[in-house]
Amino acid sequence: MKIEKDHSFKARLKSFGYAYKGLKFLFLNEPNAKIHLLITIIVIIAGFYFNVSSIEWCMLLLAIGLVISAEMINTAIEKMADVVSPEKNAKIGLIKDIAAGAVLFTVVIAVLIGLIIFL
Ligand SMILES: Nc1ncnc2c1ncn2[C@@H]1O[C@H](COP(=O)(O)OP(=O)(O)OP(=O)(O)O)[C@@H](O)[C@H]1O
Repeated sequence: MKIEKDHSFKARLKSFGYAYKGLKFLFLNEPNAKIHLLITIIVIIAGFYFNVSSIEWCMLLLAIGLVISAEMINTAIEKMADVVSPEKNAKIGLIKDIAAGAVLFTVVIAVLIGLIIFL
């Protein structure tokens, strides 16, 4: 089966808009994402203040990207789980716990990177 896809520039621009909508939703509605955004701003200010090197900037930006991407995927999984099974379900609970664990893992790595660079 062949699925027709719109390859036009306008269609690509539209998908960009949908992705922006997702980002906006995250930072306006998810408390954890707001905290991550605040920490990101603090890290960027600290990066300028301590005049970190290019390679250190790359590591910090990678860590920030990792945490925020994980947060977004976690939120998407949570929203999907709530649609698939709005009632209590042990498996859904475990799926949400694993997705949240992924975010925690990225946060621990980001904190370690921050400590290595700033301390
Ligand atoms: N439908 C469900 N069935 C069973 N357990 C659930 C269910 N929904 C949530 N839980 C349990 O509650 C926890 C929190 O789920 P919830 O969807 O409320 O996330 P949250 O507290 O909003 O997370 P975050 O703060 O990361 O946005 C889950 O990790 C899971 O352990």
